[in-house]
Amino acid sequence: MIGTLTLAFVPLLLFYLYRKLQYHRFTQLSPYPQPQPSLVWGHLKTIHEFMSKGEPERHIDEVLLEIKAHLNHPPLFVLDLRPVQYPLCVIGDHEVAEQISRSSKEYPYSMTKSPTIKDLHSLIGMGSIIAANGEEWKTLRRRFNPGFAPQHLMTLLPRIVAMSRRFVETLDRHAKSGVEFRLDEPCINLTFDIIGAIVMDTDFRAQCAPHQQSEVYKLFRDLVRSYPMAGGMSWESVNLWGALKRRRLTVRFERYLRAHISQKFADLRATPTGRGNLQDIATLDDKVLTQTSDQLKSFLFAGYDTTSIVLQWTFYELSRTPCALQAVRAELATLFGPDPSPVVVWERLTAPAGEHLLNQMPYTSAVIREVLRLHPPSGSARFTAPGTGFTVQLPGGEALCLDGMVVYNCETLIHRDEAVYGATKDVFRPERWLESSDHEKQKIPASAWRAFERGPRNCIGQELATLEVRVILACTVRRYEITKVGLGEVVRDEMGQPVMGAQGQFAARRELFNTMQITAKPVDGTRVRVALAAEDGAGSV
Ligand code: HEM
Repeated sequence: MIGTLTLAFVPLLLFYLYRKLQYHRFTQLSPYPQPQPSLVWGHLKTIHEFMSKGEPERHIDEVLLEIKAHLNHPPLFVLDLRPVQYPLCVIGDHEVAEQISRSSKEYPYSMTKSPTIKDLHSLIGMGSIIAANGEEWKTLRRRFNPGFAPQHLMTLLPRIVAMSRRFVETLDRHAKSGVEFRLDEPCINLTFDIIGAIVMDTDFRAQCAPHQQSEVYKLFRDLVRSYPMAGGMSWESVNLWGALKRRRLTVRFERYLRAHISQKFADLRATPTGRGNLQDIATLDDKVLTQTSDQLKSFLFAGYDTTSIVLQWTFYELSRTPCALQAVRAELATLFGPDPSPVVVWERLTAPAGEHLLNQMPYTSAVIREVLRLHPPSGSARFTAPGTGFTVQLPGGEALCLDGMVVYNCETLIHRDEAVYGATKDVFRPERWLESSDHEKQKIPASAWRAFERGPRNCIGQELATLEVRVILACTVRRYEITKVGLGEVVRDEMGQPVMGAQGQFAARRELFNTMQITAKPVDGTRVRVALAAEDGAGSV
Protein backbone atom coordinates (compact mmCIF):
# COMPACT_ATOMS: atom_id res chain seq x y z
CA MET A 1 0.00 0.00 0.00
CA ILE A 2 2.74 2.47 1.07
CA GLY A 3 4.73 1.46 -1.99
CA THR A 4 1.79 2.22 -4.29
CA LEU A 5 1.24 5.61 -2.65
CA THR A 6 4.90 6.46 -3.00
CA LEU A 7 4.82 5.46 -6.63
CA ALA A 8 1.87 7.80 -7.20
CA PHE A 9 3.43 10.59 -5.14
CA VAL A 10 6.84 10.72 -6.84
CA PRO A 11 5.54 11.66 -10.31
CA LEU A 12 3.24 14.23 -8.69
CA LEU A 13 6.15 15.74 -6.81
CA LEU A 14 8.29 15.76 -9.94
CA PHE A 15 5.51 17.42 -11.90
CA TYR A 16 5.07 20.03 -9.14
CA LEU A 17 8.82 20.77 -9.11
CA TYR A 18 8.88 20.94 -12.90
CA ARG A 19 6.01 23.48 -12.95
CA LYS A 20 7.72 25.49 -10.21
CA LEU A 21 10.98 25.55 -12.13
CA GLN A 22 9.12 26.47 -15.29
CA TYR A 23 7.48 29.36 -13.46
CA HIS A 24 10.79 30.63 -12.07
CA ARG A 25 12.67 30.32 -15.32
CA PHE A 26 10.08 31.47 -17.86
CA THR A 27 7.29 33.41 -16.13
CA GLN A 28 8.55 35.17 -13.02
CA LEU A 29 11.20 37.27 -14.81
CA SER A 30 9.39 37.51 -18.16
CA PRO A 31 8.63 41.27 -17.90
CA TYR A 32 12.38 42.01 -17.91
CA PRO A 33 14.57 42.11 -21.02
CA GLN A 34 16.78 39.00 -21.00
CA PRO A 35 18.37 36.41 -23.25
CA GLN A 36 16.45 33.18 -23.78
CA PRO A 37 16.75 31.23 -20.48
CA SER A 38 17.29 27.49 -20.21
CA LEU A 39 14.95 25.47 -18.00
CA VAL A 40 17.79 23.82 -16.10
CA TRP A 41 20.57 26.39 -16.28
CA GLY A 42 18.71 29.70 -16.37
CA HIS A 43 21.26 32.10 -17.87
CA LEU A 44 24.38 30.36 -16.58
CA LYS A 45 24.60 28.58 -19.91
CA THR A 46 24.12 31.86 -21.82
CA ILE A 47 26.97 33.47 -19.90
CA HIS A 48 29.17 30.47 -20.56
CA GLU A 49 28.35 30.60 -24.27
CA PHE A 50 29.14 34.31 -24.52
CA MET A 51 32.33 33.87 -22.46
CA SER A 52 33.61 31.13 -24.75
CA LYS A 53 33.23 33.37 -27.82
CA GLY A 54 36.12 35.65 -26.84
CA GLU A 55 39.17 35.91 -24.59
CA PRO A 56 38.41 33.50 -21.73
CA GLU A 57 40.07 35.76 -19.17
CA ARG A 58 38.15 38.89 -20.06
CA HIS A 59 36.25 40.72 -17.35
CA ILE A 60 32.56 39.86 -16.96
CA ASP A 61 31.68 43.49 -17.88
CA GLU A 62 32.98 42.78 -21.41
CA VAL A 63 30.60 39.83 -21.64
CA LEU A 64 27.74 41.98 -20.35
CA LEU A 65 28.51 44.51 -23.11
CA GLU A 66 28.11 41.73 -25.66
CA ILE A 67 24.86 40.50 -24.09
CA LYS A 68 23.49 44.06 -24.07
CA ALA A 69 24.27 44.43 -27.78
CA HIS A 70 22.72 41.00 -28.46
CA LEU A 71 19.52 42.23 -26.74
CA ASN A 72 19.56 45.43 -28.81
CA HIS A 73 20.69 47.71 -25.98
CA PRO A 74 17.88 47.70 -23.42
CA PRO A 75 18.37 50.10 -20.45
CA LEU A 76 18.54 47.06 -18.16
CA PHE A 77 18.41 43.28 -18.45
CA VAL A 78 18.24 40.35 -16.06
CA LEU A 79 20.29 37.21 -15.83
CA ASP A 80 18.84 34.31 -13.89
CA LEU A 81 21.77 32.87 -11.95
CA ARG A 82 19.70 30.76 -9.57
CA PRO A 83 20.52 28.56 -7.67
CA VAL A 84 24.14 29.84 -7.64
CA GLN A 85 23.22 33.46 -6.96
CA TYR A 86 20.23 35.83 -6.82
CA PRO A 87 18.89 36.94 -10.19
CA LEU A 88 21.13 39.72 -11.45
CA CYS A 89 19.69 42.93 -12.87
CA VAL A 90 22.33 44.68 -14.99
CA ILE A 91 21.84 48.42 -15.41
CA GLY A 92 23.27 49.94 -18.58
CA ASP A 93 21.45 53.26 -18.64
CA HIS A 94 22.51 56.29 -16.61
CA GLU A 95 18.98 57.48 -15.82
CA VAL A 96 18.09 54.13 -14.31
CA ALA A 97 21.46 53.92 -12.51
CA GLU A 98 20.73 57.27 -10.94
CA GLN A 99 17.49 55.93 -9.44
CA ILE A 100 19.52 53.16 -7.76
CA SER A 101 22.22 55.41 -6.32
CA ARG A 102 20.18 58.40 -5.13
CA SER A 103 18.35 58.61 -1.82
CA SER A 104 14.69 57.65 -1.95
CA LYS A 105 11.76 57.30 0.43
CA GLU A 106 12.48 53.57 0.89
CA TYR A 107 16.25 54.06 1.08
CA PRO A 108 17.35 57.47 2.43
CA TYR A 109 21.02 56.51 1.97
CA SER A 110 20.31 54.87 -1.43
CA MET A 111 19.58 51.22 -2.05
CA THR A 112 21.25 48.74 0.36
CA LYS A 113 24.54 47.14 -0.63
CA SER A 114 24.36 43.68 -2.14
CA PRO A 115 24.86 40.67 0.16
CA THR A 116 27.41 39.44 -2.42
CA ILE A 117 29.86 41.92 -0.88
CA LYS A 118 30.32 39.40 1.95
CA ASP A 119 32.78 37.63 -0.39
CA LEU A 120 35.17 40.48 0.43
CA HIS A 121 34.83 40.28 4.20
CA SER A 122 38.35 38.91 4.72
CA LEU A 123 39.73 41.93 2.95
CA ILE A 124 37.52 44.74 4.19
CA GLY A 125 36.07 43.38 7.44
CA MET A 126 32.50 42.59 8.49
CA GLY A 127 31.81 46.15 9.64
CA SER A 128 33.38 47.95 6.67
CA ILE A 129 32.08 51.34 5.60
CA ILE A 130 31.94 49.86 2.09
CA ALA A 131 29.46 47.15 3.13
CA ALA A 132 27.56 48.84 6.00
CA ASN A 133 24.01 50.11 5.59
CA GLY A 134 21.58 52.51 7.24
CA GLU A 135 22.51 54.48 10.36
CA GLU A 136 25.61 52.35 10.98
CA TRP A 137 26.97 53.48 7.60
CA LYS A 138 25.92 57.11 8.16
CA THR A 139 27.85 57.28 11.45
CA LEU A 140 30.97 55.90 9.81
CA ARG A 141 30.74 58.22 6.82
CA ARG A 142 30.28 61.26 9.07
CA ARG A 143 33.32 60.20 11.05
CA PHE A 144 35.62 59.82 8.05
CA ASN A 145 34.36 62.52 5.66
CA PRO A 146 36.61 65.28 7.08
CA GLY A 147 39.72 63.16 6.49
CA PHE A 148 38.92 62.98 2.76
CA ALA A 149 37.82 66.61 2.30
CA PRO A 150 39.85 68.48 -0.39
CA GLN A 151 41.24 71.02 2.08
CA HIS A 152 42.60 68.31 4.35
CA LEU A 153 43.96 66.31 1.42
CA MET A 154 46.05 69.27 0.29
CA THR A 155 47.88 69.12 3.63
CA LEU A 156 48.91 65.57 2.69
CA LEU A 157 50.51 66.64 -0.57
CA PRO A 158 54.10 66.52 0.78
CA ARG A 159 53.62 62.86 1.68
CA ILE A 160 52.29 62.04 -1.77
CA VAL A 161 55.22 63.89 -3.32
CA ALA A 162 57.68 62.02 -1.09
CA MET A 163 56.27 58.68 -2.21
CA SER A 164 56.35 59.71 -5.86
CA ARG A 165 60.13 60.16 -5.56
CA ARG A 166 60.53 56.44 -4.95
CA PHE A 167 58.32 55.75 -7.96
CA VAL A 168 60.60 57.84 -10.17
CA GLU A 169 63.65 56.01 -8.78
CA THR A 170 62.02 52.69 -9.67
CA LEU A 171 61.14 53.75 -13.22
CA ASP A 172 64.63 55.17 -13.64
CA ARG A 173 66.07 51.76 -12.75
CA HIS A 174 63.82 50.09 -15.32
CA ALA A 175 64.75 52.71 -17.92
CA LYS A 176 68.43 52.01 -17.27
CA SER A 177 68.05 48.27 -17.62
CA GLY A 178 65.74 48.49 -20.65
CA VAL A 179 64.20 45.18 -19.61
CA GLU A 180 60.44 44.71 -19.92
CA PHE A 181 58.46 44.53 -16.69
CA ARG A 182 54.92 44.59 -15.26
CA LEU A 183 53.90 48.19 -14.66
CA ASP A 184 51.28 47.08 -12.14
CA GLU A 185 54.00 46.25 -9.57
CA PRO A 186 55.49 49.76 -9.17
CA CYS A 187 52.00 51.33 -9.45
CA ILE A 188 50.57 49.07 -6.73
CA ASN A 189 53.59 49.62 -4.49
CA LEU A 190 53.31 53.37 -4.96
CA THR A 191 49.60 53.64 -4.21
CA PHE A 192 49.95 51.36 -1.19
CA ASP A 193 52.79 53.49 0.18
CA ILE A 194 50.60 56.57 -0.24
CA ILE A 195 47.45 55.17 1.36
CA GLY A 196 49.53 53.60 4.17
CA ALA A 197 51.18 56.96 4.91
CA ILE A 198 47.83 58.75 4.80
CA VAL A 199 45.52 56.49 6.77
CA MET A 200 48.00 54.76 9.09
CA ASP A 201 50.81 57.28 9.27
CA THR A 202 53.14 54.39 8.49
CA ASP A 203 55.83 53.90 5.88
CA PHE A 204 55.28 50.36 4.61
CA ARG A 205 58.26 50.67 2.23
CA ALA A 206 56.24 48.89 -0.43
CA GLN A 207 58.36 50.54 -3.13
CA CYS A 208 61.63 49.34 -1.65
CA ALA A 209 63.46 46.12 -2.50
CA PRO A 210 61.56 43.00 -1.31
CA HIS A 211 63.87 42.48 1.68
CA GLN A 212 63.15 46.05 2.84
CA GLN A 213 59.36 45.93 2.39
CA SER A 214 57.39 45.68 5.60
CA GLU A 215 56.11 42.22 6.47
CA VAL A 216 52.61 43.65 6.81
CA TYR A 217 52.64 44.81 3.22
CA LYS A 218 53.70 41.35 2.05
CA LEU A 219 50.95 39.85 4.18
CA PHE A 220 48.38 42.19 2.66
CA ARG A 221 49.47 41.36 -0.90
CA ASP A 222 49.24 37.63 -0.12
CA LEU A 223 45.74 38.20 1.22
CA VAL A 224 44.67 40.01 -1.96
CA ARG A 225 46.25 37.30 -4.13
CA SER A 226 44.35 34.64 -2.19
CA TYR A 227 41.18 35.85 -3.94
CA PRO A 228 40.44 33.90 -7.09
CA MET A 229 40.89 35.38 -10.52
CA ALA A 230 37.57 35.84 -12.31
CA GLY A 231 36.02 36.81 -8.96
CA GLY A 232 33.75 33.99 -8.04
CA MET A 233 33.09 32.74 -11.58
CA SER A 234 35.67 29.98 -11.47
CA TRP A 235 36.23 26.71 -9.61
CA GLU A 236 38.98 28.44 -7.67
CA SER A 237 36.28 30.21 -5.67
CA VAL A 238 35.16 26.92 -4.11
CA ASN A 239 38.72 25.93 -3.28
CA LEU A 240 38.58 25.08 0.43
CA TRP A 241 42.33 25.06 0.81
CA GLY A 242 42.44 28.59 -0.64
CA ALA A 243 39.71 29.71 1.75
CA LEU A 244 41.64 28.30 4.70
CA LYS A 245 44.81 30.05 3.61
CA ARG A 246 42.85 33.31 3.28
CA ARG A 247 41.46 32.88 6.78
CA ARG A 248 44.96 32.42 8.24
CA LEU A 249 46.25 35.52 6.43
CA THR A 250 43.25 37.53 7.61
CA VAL A 251 43.85 36.62 11.24
CA ARG A 252 47.51 37.64 11.02
CA PHE A 253 46.66 40.89 9.24
CA GLU A 254 43.98 41.79 11.76
CA ARG A 255 46.34 41.06 14.63
CA TYR A 256 48.76 43.60 13.20
CA LEU A 257 46.06 46.24 12.66
CA ARG A 258 44.72 45.86 16.19
CA ALA A 259 48.21 46.26 17.65
CA HIS A 260 48.71 49.36 15.48
CA ILE A 261 45.42 50.90 16.64
CA SER A 262 46.19 50.18 20.30
CA GLN A 263 49.59 51.84 19.93
CA LYS A 264 48.07 54.91 18.24
CA PHE A 265 45.45 55.14 20.96
CA ALA A 266 48.12 55.02 23.65
CA ASP A 267 50.15 57.70 21.83
CA LEU A 268 47.09 59.93 21.55
CA ARG A 269 46.38 59.51 25.24
CA ALA A 270 49.91 60.61 25.99
CA THR A 271 49.52 63.77 23.86
CA PRO A 272 46.10 65.30 24.56
CA THR A 273 46.44 67.69 21.62
CA GLY A 274 46.95 64.76 19.25
CA ARG A 275 44.63 64.58 16.26
CA GLY A 276 43.03 61.62 14.58
CA ASN A 277 39.95 59.51 14.24
CA LEU A 278 40.50 57.88 17.63
CA GLN A 279 40.52 61.23 19.42
CA ASP A 280 36.88 61.18 20.48
CA ILE A 281 36.96 57.61 21.80
CA ALA A 282 37.13 57.15 25.58
CA THR A 283 37.86 53.43 25.85
CA LEU A 284 39.38 51.17 23.26
CA ASP A 285 37.19 48.13 23.78
CA ASP A 286 37.01 45.12 21.50
CA LYS A 287 34.09 46.56 19.54
CA VAL A 288 35.91 49.80 18.76
CA LEU A 289 39.09 47.90 17.92
CA THR A 290 37.25 45.66 15.45
CA GLN A 291 35.32 48.54 13.93
CA THR A 292 38.43 50.67 13.46
CA SER A 293 40.44 47.75 12.11
CA ASP A 294 37.68 47.07 9.55
CA GLN A 295 37.80 50.66 8.33
CA LEU A 296 41.60 50.64 8.06
CA LYS A 297 41.40 47.46 5.99
CA SER A 298 38.75 49.02 3.79
CA PHE A 299 40.71 52.20 3.19
CA LEU A 300 43.93 50.30 2.50
CA PHE A 301 42.22 48.06 -0.02
CA ALA A 302 39.97 50.63 -1.71
CA GLY A 303 42.75 53.20 -1.64
CA TYR A 304 45.52 51.34 -3.44
CA ASP A 305 43.96 48.95 -5.93
CA THR A 306 41.72 51.20 -8.02
CA THR A 307 44.19 54.07 -8.17
CA SER A 308 47.00 51.80 -9.38
CA ILE A 309 44.70 50.55 -12.15
CA VAL A 310 43.96 54.10 -13.29
CA LEU A 311 47.69 54.83 -13.43
CA GLN A 312 48.38 51.77 -15.58
CA TRP A 313 45.61 52.54 -18.08
CA THR A 314 46.61 56.22 -18.20
CA PHE A 315 50.24 55.42 -19.01
CA TYR A 316 49.06 52.96 -21.66
CA GLU A 317 46.51 55.23 -23.33
CA LEU A 318 48.99 58.11 -23.41
CA SER A 319 51.69 55.86 -24.86
CA ARG A 320 49.51 55.09 -27.88
CA THR A 321 47.81 58.48 -28.34
CA PRO A 322 50.50 60.94 -29.51
CA CYS A 323 48.21 64.02 -29.57
CA ALA A 324 47.07 63.45 -26.00
CA LEU A 325 50.63 62.80 -24.81
CA GLN A 326 51.81 65.99 -26.45
CA ALA A 327 48.92 67.98 -24.96
CA VAL A 328 49.63 66.71 -21.41
CA ARG A 329 53.33 67.49 -21.81
CA ALA A 330 52.54 70.98 -23.11
CA GLU A 331 50.19 71.65 -20.21
CA LEU A 332 52.84 70.52 -17.71
CA ALA A 333 55.47 72.70 -19.38
CA THR A 334 53.21 75.75 -19.10
CA LEU A 335 52.48 75.02 -15.47
CA PHE A 336 55.83 73.85 -14.13
CA GLY A 337 58.20 75.49 -16.60
CA PRO A 338 60.28 74.13 -19.48
CA ASP A 339 62.61 72.04 -17.27
CA PRO A 340 60.81 68.67 -17.12
CA SER A 341 62.83 67.42 -14.16
CA PRO A 342 60.64 65.78 -11.49
CA VAL A 343 62.68 67.74 -8.93
CA VAL A 344 61.25 70.99 -10.30
CA VAL A 345 57.73 69.58 -10.14
CA TRP A 346 58.23 68.43 -6.54
CA GLU A 347 59.70 71.80 -5.50
CA ARG A 348 56.87 73.74 -7.07
CA LEU A 349 54.16 71.50 -5.64
CA THR A 350 55.52 71.69 -2.11
CA ALA A 351 56.21 75.45 -2.23
CA PRO A 352 53.63 77.71 -0.51
CA ALA A 353 50.32 77.55 -2.44
CA GLY A 354 51.90 74.95 -4.76
CA GLU A 355 48.86 72.73 -4.38
CA HIS A 356 46.85 75.19 -6.49
CA LEU A 357 48.86 74.11 -9.52
CA LEU A 358 47.01 70.81 -9.40
CA ASN A 359 43.75 72.60 -10.06
CA GLN A 360 45.15 74.08 -13.25
CA MET A 361 45.51 70.89 -15.23
CA PRO A 362 42.35 70.74 -17.35
CA TYR A 363 43.76 68.55 -20.09
CA THR A 364 45.43 66.10 -17.69
CA SER A 365 42.19 65.94 -15.68
CA ALA A 366 40.28 65.23 -18.90
CA VAL A 367 42.69 62.36 -19.63
CA ILE A 368 42.04 60.85 -16.19
CA ARG A 369 38.30 61.26 -16.65
CA GLU A 370 38.41 59.59 -20.04
CA VAL A 371 40.54 56.70 -18.72
CA LEU A 372 37.99 56.19 -15.95
CA ARG A 373 35.18 56.29 -18.51
CA LEU A 374 36.68 53.57 -20.69
CA HIS A 375 38.26 51.45 -17.96
CA PRO A 376 36.30 51.86 -14.72
CA PRO A 377 37.87 49.58 -12.09
CA SER A 378 34.57 48.85 -10.32
CA GLY A 379 30.81 49.32 -10.28
CA SER A 380 28.19 49.12 -7.59
CA ALA A 381 26.06 46.13 -6.58
CA ARG A 382 22.90 46.73 -4.55
CA PHE A 383 20.01 44.65 -3.29
CA THR A 384 16.38 45.17 -2.48
CA ALA A 385 14.61 42.57 -0.38
CA PRO A 386 11.49 40.87 -1.78
CA GLY A 387 8.39 42.80 -0.79
CA THR A 388 10.05 46.22 -0.69
CA GLY A 389 8.33 47.32 -3.87
CA PHE A 390 11.38 49.16 -5.20
CA THR A 391 10.50 50.25 -8.72
CA VAL A 392 12.50 52.05 -11.38
CA GLN A 393 11.20 53.97 -14.35
CA LEU A 394 12.78 53.15 -17.71
CA PRO A 395 13.46 55.96 -20.22
CA GLY A 396 10.42 54.80 -22.22
CA GLY A 397 8.17 55.33 -19.17
CA GLU A 398 7.74 51.65 -18.25
CA ALA A 399 8.05 50.84 -14.51
CA LEU A 400 9.84 47.69 -13.30
CA CYS A 401 10.09 46.33 -9.77
CA LEU A 402 13.59 45.16 -8.82
CA ASP A 403 12.76 43.34 -5.59
CA GLY A 404 14.75 40.23 -4.79
CA MET A 405 17.51 40.91 -7.34
CA VAL A 406 21.12 41.96 -7.09
CA VAL A 407 21.13 45.24 -9.01
CA TYR A 408 24.43 46.02 -10.73
CA ASN A 409 25.12 49.58 -11.84
CA CYS A 410 27.57 48.56 -14.54
CA GLU A 411 29.80 51.54 -15.28
CA THR A 412 31.35 49.82 -18.29
CA LEU A 413 27.94 49.60 -19.97
CA ILE A 414 26.81 53.07 -18.91
CA HIS A 415 30.09 54.70 -19.98
CA ARG A 416 29.86 53.14 -23.44
CA ASP A 417 26.25 53.98 -24.14
CA GLU A 418 26.05 55.14 -27.75
CA ALA A 419 22.98 57.25 -26.97
CA VAL A 420 25.22 59.43 -24.76
CA TYR A 421 28.74 59.10 -26.13
CA GLY A 422 27.84 58.71 -29.79
CA ALA A 423 29.95 57.01 -32.41
CA THR A 424 33.16 57.63 -30.42
CA LYS A 425 31.92 55.71 -27.36
CA ASP A 426 34.82 53.22 -27.57
CA VAL A 427 37.46 55.80 -28.51
CA PHE A 428 39.92 57.39 -26.07
CA ARG A 429 39.08 61.06 -26.57
CA PRO A 430 39.92 63.33 -23.58
CA GLU A 431 38.80 66.39 -25.59
CA ARG A 432 35.16 65.46 -24.98
CA TRP A 433 35.61 66.68 -21.38
CA LEU A 434 37.20 70.05 -22.15
CA GLU A 435 35.45 73.36 -21.64
CA SER A 436 36.58 74.37 -25.13
CA SER A 437 34.46 71.58 -26.58
CA ASP A 438 31.54 72.96 -24.61
CA HIS A 439 28.99 71.97 -27.15
CA GLU A 440 29.91 68.30 -26.84
CA LYS A 441 30.39 68.41 -23.07
CA GLN A 442 26.97 69.89 -22.49
CA LYS A 443 25.44 66.91 -24.19
CA ILE A 444 26.92 64.51 -21.64
CA PRO A 445 24.63 64.39 -18.60
CA ALA A 446 26.46 64.35 -15.25
CA SER A 447 24.93 61.00 -14.34
CA ALA A 448 26.41 59.33 -17.46
CA TRP A 449 29.93 59.42 -15.91
CA ARG A 450 29.92 57.49 -12.65
CA ALA A 451 33.38 55.94 -12.15
CA PHE A 452 33.15 56.90 -8.47
CA GLU A 453 29.42 56.20 -8.38
CA ARG A 454 27.04 58.90 -7.30
CA GLY A 455 24.66 59.75 -4.48
CA PRO A 456 25.23 59.25 -0.75
CA ARG A 457 27.34 56.10 -1.28
CA ASN A 458 29.73 57.63 -3.78
CA CYS A 459 33.47 57.07 -3.36
CA ILE A 460 34.85 58.82 -0.28
CA GLY A 461 38.36 58.72 -1.76
CA GLN A 462 37.71 60.24 -5.18
CA GLU A 463 39.53 63.52 -4.49
CA LEU A 464 42.49 61.64 -3.07
CA ALA A 465 42.65 59.29 -6.06
CA THR A 466 42.65 62.04 -8.68
CA LEU A 467 45.10 64.10 -6.63
CA GLU A 468 47.53 61.19 -6.54
CA VAL A 469 47.22 60.51 -10.25
CA ARG A 470 47.78 64.18 -11.16
CA VAL A 471 50.93 64.35 -9.00
CA ILE A 472 52.34 61.16 -10.49
CA LEU A 473 51.60 62.23 -14.05
CA ALA A 474 53.12 65.66 -13.42
CA CYS A 475 56.46 64.17 -12.45
CA THR A 476 56.63 61.31 -14.93
CA VAL A 477 54.90 62.07 -18.25
CA ARG A 478 57.69 64.31 -19.54
CA ARG A 479 60.43 62.08 -18.18
CA TYR A 480 59.58 58.71 -19.73
CA GLU A 481 58.61 57.07 -22.99
CA ILE A 482 56.54 54.03 -22.19
CA THR A 483 56.18 51.24 -24.74
CA LYS A 484 53.62 48.47 -24.32
CA VAL A 485 54.92 44.97 -24.89
CA GLY A 486 52.80 41.92 -25.79
CA LEU A 487 49.06 42.58 -25.58
CA GLY A 488 48.29 46.09 -26.76
CA GLU A 489 51.70 46.46 -28.42
CA VAL A 490 51.52 48.89 -31.33
CA VAL A 491 51.95 47.78 -34.91
CA ARG A 492 55.15 49.10 -36.58
CA ASP A 493 55.99 49.65 -40.24
CA GLU A 494 59.13 48.38 -41.96
CA MET A 495 61.03 51.45 -40.65
CA GLY A 496 60.03 50.55 -37.10
CA GLN A 497 57.64 53.49 -36.83
CA PRO A 498 54.26 53.03 -35.10
CA VAL A 499 51.35 52.76 -37.51
CA MET A 500 48.55 55.24 -36.87
CA GLY A 501 45.06 53.74 -36.50
CA ALA A 502 41.75 55.34 -37.43
CA GLN A 503 41.08 57.45 -34.33
CA GLY A 504 44.37 59.19 -33.57
CA GLN A 505 45.74 56.19 -31.67
CA PHE A 506 48.49 53.86 -32.81
CA ALA A 507 47.06 50.59 -34.06
CA ALA A 508 47.54 47.66 -31.67
CA ARG A 509 48.23 44.11 -32.73
CA ARG A 510 45.82 42.74 -30.11
CA GLU A 511 43.88 45.06 -27.81
CA LEU A 512 44.75 45.09 -24.12
CA PHE A 513 41.74 44.14 -22.00
CA ASN A 514 40.69 43.92 -18.37
CA THR A 515 40.41 40.77 -16.34
CA MET A 516 38.69 40.38 -12.99
CA GLN A 517 40.65 39.95 -9.81
CA ILE A 518 38.28 41.53 -7.30
CA THR A 519 38.34 44.68 -9.47
CA ALA A 520 38.85 45.13 -13.23
CA LYS A 521 42.54 45.34 -14.15
CA PRO A 522 44.74 44.90 -17.24
CA VAL A 523 45.05 41.17 -17.80
CA ASP A 524 48.83 41.05 -18.25
CA GLY A 525 49.76 43.40 -15.39
CA THR A 526 50.54 45.99 -18.13
CA ARG A 527 53.84 44.68 -19.47
CA VAL A 528 55.96 47.58 -20.73
CA ARG A 529 59.43 48.81 -21.46
CA VAL A 530 60.37 52.27 -20.33
CA ALA A 531 63.04 54.66 -21.55
CA LEU A 532 64.04 58.18 -20.60
CA ALA A 533 62.42 60.64 -22.98
CA ALA A 534 64.81 62.38 -25.37
CA GLU A 535 67.77 63.85 -23.42
CA ASP A 536 66.39 67.38 -23.22
CA GLY A 537 62.90 66.07 -22.37
CA ALA A 538 63.64 63.86 -19.40
CA GLY A 539 65.22 66.31 -16.98
CA SER A 540 67.38 65.22 -14.07
CA VAL A 541 66.64 63.92 -10.59
C1 HEM B 1 40.38 55.91 -9.14
C2 HEM B 1 40.26 55.33 -7.98
C3 HEM B 1 38.94 54.90 -7.38
C4 HEM B 1 37.80 54.46 -7.98
C5 HEM B 1 37.54 54.28 -9.47
C6 HEM B 1 36.83 54.20 -6.93
C7 HEM B 1 35.54 53.77 -7.15
C8 HEM B 1 34.60 53.60 -6.16
C9 HEM B 1 33.24 53.19 -6.38
C10 HEM B 1 32.62 52.91 -7.74
C11 HEM B 1 32.64 53.13 -5.18
C12 HEM B 1 31.20 52.69 -4.90
C13 HEM B 1 31.27 51.21 -4.59
C14 HEM B 1 29.92 50.60 -4.30
O1 HEM B 1 28.90 51.26 -4.42
O2 HEM B 1 29.92 49.42 -3.94
C15 HEM B 1 33.61 53.47 -4.17
C16 HEM B 1 33.37 53.51 -2.82
C17 HEM B 1 34.36 53.72 -1.88
N1 HEM B 1 35.67 54.07 -2.11
FE1 HEM B 1 36.51 54.37 -3.91
N2 HEM B 1 37.43 54.47 -5.73
C18 HEM B 1 38.70 54.91 -5.95
C19 HEM B 1 39.62 55.32 -5.02
C20 HEM B 1 39.43 55.28 -3.67
C21 HEM B 1 40.40 55.72 -2.69
C22 HEM B 1 41.77 56.33 -2.97
C23 HEM B 1 39.85 55.48 -1.47
C24 HEM B 1 40.54 55.81 -0.17
C25 HEM B 1 40.41 55.26 0.93
C26 HEM B 1 38.52 54.91 -1.67
C27 HEM B 1 37.64 54.52 -0.69
C28 HEM B 1 36.32 54.16 -0.91
C29 HEM B 1 35.37 53.86 0.16
C30 HEM B 1 35.68 53.84 1.65
C31 HEM B 1 34.14 53.61 -0.45
C32 HEM B 1 32.82 53.30 0.25
C33 HEM B 1 32.12 54.64 0.48
C34 HEM B 1 30.78 54.53 1.18
O3 HEM B 1 30.04 53.56 0.94
O4 HEM B 1 30.48 55.43 1.96
N3 HEM B 1 38.30 54.81 -3.02
N4 HEM B 1 34.81 53.76 -4.80
